[in-house]
Amino acid sequence: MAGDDLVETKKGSSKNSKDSNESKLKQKSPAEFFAENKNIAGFDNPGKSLYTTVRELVENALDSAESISELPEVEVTIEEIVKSKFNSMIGLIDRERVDTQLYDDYETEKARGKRLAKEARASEIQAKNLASGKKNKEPGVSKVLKARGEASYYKVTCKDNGKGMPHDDIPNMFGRVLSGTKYGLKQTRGKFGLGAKMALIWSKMSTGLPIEISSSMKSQNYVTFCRLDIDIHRNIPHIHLHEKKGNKEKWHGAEIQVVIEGNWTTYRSKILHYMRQMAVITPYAQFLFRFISETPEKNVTIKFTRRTDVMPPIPIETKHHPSSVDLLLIKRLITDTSKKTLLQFLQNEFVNINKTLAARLIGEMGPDFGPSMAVKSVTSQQMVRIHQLFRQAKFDDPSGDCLSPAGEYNLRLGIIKELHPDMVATYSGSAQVFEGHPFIVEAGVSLGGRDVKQGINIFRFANRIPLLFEQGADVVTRTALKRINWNSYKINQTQDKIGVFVSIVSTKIPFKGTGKEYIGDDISEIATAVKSAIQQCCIQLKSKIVKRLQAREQQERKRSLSRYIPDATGAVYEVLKQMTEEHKTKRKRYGEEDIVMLDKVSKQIITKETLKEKLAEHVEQVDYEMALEYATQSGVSEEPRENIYLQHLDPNKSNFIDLHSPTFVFRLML
Ligand SMILES: Nc1ncnc2c1ncn2[C@@H]1O[C@H](COP(=O)(O)OP(=O)(O)OP(=O)(O)O)[C@@H](O)[C@H]1O
Repeated sequence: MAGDDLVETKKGSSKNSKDSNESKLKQKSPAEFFAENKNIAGFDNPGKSLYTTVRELVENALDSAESISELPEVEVTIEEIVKSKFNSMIGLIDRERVDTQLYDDYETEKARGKRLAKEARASEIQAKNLASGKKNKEPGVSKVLKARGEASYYKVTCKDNGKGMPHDDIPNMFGRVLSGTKYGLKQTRGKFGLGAKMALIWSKMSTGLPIEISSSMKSQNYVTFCRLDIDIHRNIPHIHLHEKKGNKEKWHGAEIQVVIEGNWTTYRSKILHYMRQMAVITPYAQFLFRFISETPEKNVTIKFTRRTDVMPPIPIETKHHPSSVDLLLIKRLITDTSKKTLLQFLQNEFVNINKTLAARLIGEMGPDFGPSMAVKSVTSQQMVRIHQLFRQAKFDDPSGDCLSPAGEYNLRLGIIKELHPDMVATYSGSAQVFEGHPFIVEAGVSLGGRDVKQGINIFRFANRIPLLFEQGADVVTRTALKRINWNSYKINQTQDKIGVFVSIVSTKIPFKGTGKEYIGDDISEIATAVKSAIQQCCIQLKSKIVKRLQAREQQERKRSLSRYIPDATGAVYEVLKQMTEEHKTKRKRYGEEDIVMLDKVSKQIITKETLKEKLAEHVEQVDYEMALEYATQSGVSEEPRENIYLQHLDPNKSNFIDLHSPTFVFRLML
C-alpha cells in the first residue's frame, strides 16, 4: 500500500514535471540570429543601416575589381523615396488620416495656437531686424512635430567594374547568411560572408522589398539578372527571378540595388566621410557618389577622381602558420588534405615547415608517429599531440609577402589629394606577426590642411577599409592620444592641426565584433607596431619642422641685417669722407693701404652706393654660408642646389638618359 502511495505520488509529480520539463529547445537559423541582433553587424538604426549598406556594397565592389587587377570604378547612388512613391512601389494606396488624435504628432488646438504665435513673433523680429540692417539670427526652425515612425526610404545602388559572379552562385551569395568566397587565409575587405545579406535582411525588415543583382563576368556573353529575398527561418534564398540577358557592351562587373529604410539627414556626414576616406586609402579607384533627393537643392554629386594607376599587388592566399592553428582546424585540414602521408601533410598544408623540419617534428611526436604514416589514420588523441607540439615548437614567422598594404606612395598621395596638408610624413613598417598571422602597419602624419580640426584627427584603416565608429577604444586612437609625446617632435597636440593616418593590413584583422568598427587595444604586437609607425613619421616631421624654423630664423636675421645697411653705409661713408679730408689737408697721416682706399673715395670709386651694394652682397654671402653650414651639419641635401641638364637622347643607340651637372653625371637606364 505504501508502495502504491509512492507510485501514486510519483505519477502525480511526473504529470506536473512533464509540463514544466517539456523541452523548450529551439533552433535558430543564422539569418534569424542576425535579423534579431542586427546591431552587431552595424545595422543599429535606420541611419546607421543606410551607412553600413553603402559600406558593405562599396567594399564588395572594390574587392571584386581588385581581384582581377582592374582599376576600380565604383558608382554609388542613394535615391530618396518619399512615402507616397514608396507606397506606389509596393502597390499600397495612400490613405488620409481620419482619427487625427490617434497619431503621435497630433497637436492640440492650444499647442498649435502657441506655436503659431511664437512663429509670428519670430518673423516680426526678423522683419524689424531686416529693416534696421541688423543681422538676423539663424531662422528658428518651427518645431512641427515629426511623427514617430515616419520612415524615410532610400534606393541604394552600387555598380562596379569587377569580376562579377557566376550565374548559379548569385542566389546563395546574396540569400544565404554566412556564405561567401572570402573565407580563406587572404587579406580581403570582406570576411564573414554576411554584409550583403544583412543589407537584404534589413530591406526585408524595413521595406519588404527584394534585392536586385545584375552581374557579368569577363568574356561572358550574357548578364545575369536576379531578384531575390531571403527565407529568414530556413536561411535560404527565395528567388523571384533569375535570368540571363544579352551583354552587347561586353560589360563585366556587378550592380546591386536595395530599397531600405534609412536616415540621410543624420548619417549624411558619416557617409560622405566614409567615401572621402575611402578615396584617401584607394587613390587608384574612381568613385562617383550621388544622392538624389525629392528636393533637388539637396542633391549631392561628388566625384573622387583616380590619381594614380599604381595599384597595390593583389593579396595572395596563404596557408596556416603552425602556431595559429587549433585542434578543430587541424582536424579539418586532415579531412580536407589530398596528401597521403603525415610528412607530406605537414610540409604542404602549413607555411614555414619544410621537409627537414617536418621530419624533426614527427620524430619529436613519439614512437606512434612516422613520416610515412597515413595522415587520414591520425587519431583524435594524436591530433592533440600535434597541436601541443605546434604550440611549443619554434617556427619562423610568416612573411608578409601574401599581404597587400596600400603602400607609402598611395597613402601619401591620398592624404595630399584629400587634405592638402602643409607637411606630411609617411612610413611603412615591415611585416610582423600576431597569433601566427602576418600584419603590416603603415602610417602617415600630416600637419595643417583642408577641413582638419585643431588637435589630433585620427583616420583609421583596416585591410584598406576606413573605420569611422567606436574610435575611442581603438588601438590607433589610444596610441596617438596616450603614447606619443608630440611635444618632443615640436608638434603641439592641442594647437596644431594634426592628421594621424594608420592603415593595418593582415590575413586576420582582430576586429571587435562583426561590424568591423574597431581594433581593440589588447594585442600588444599591434599596439607596439602602431606606436612605432607613428613615431617614425614624427621623426621625419621633426626634422622638417626644425628646418623650417631655422630657415625662418635665418630669414629674420637677414632681414634685420639688411634693415641696418642704409644707416651703416651712411655712417661708414661719413667717416671715410672725414678721413679723406684729413688726408688731403695733411692733418693726419695714414698708412699705405688706407691711402689707396681714401684715393678711391676722392675719385668716387668708393661711394655711398657702392658701399651699400657691397654690404648687401656681404649679408647675402653670410646667409648663404650659414645655410651651407647648416645643410652639411644636418645632412639636408636640398640646398644648395645645382643645375643639372638632360643630355639629348640619341634614339639610335642609347638606352639611357644622362643627367649632367658640373660635379656629377647621373645615368638613368631605360
Ligand atoms: N560586387 C560584387 N562583385 C562580385 N562578387 C560579389 C559582389 N558582392 C558580393 N559578392 C560575392 O558575394 C559574397 C558575399 O558577400 P557578402 O558581402 O555577404 O560577404 P563578404 O564580402 O564575403 O564578407 P563580409 O560579410 O565580411 O563583407 C562575397 O564573398 C563575394 O563573393
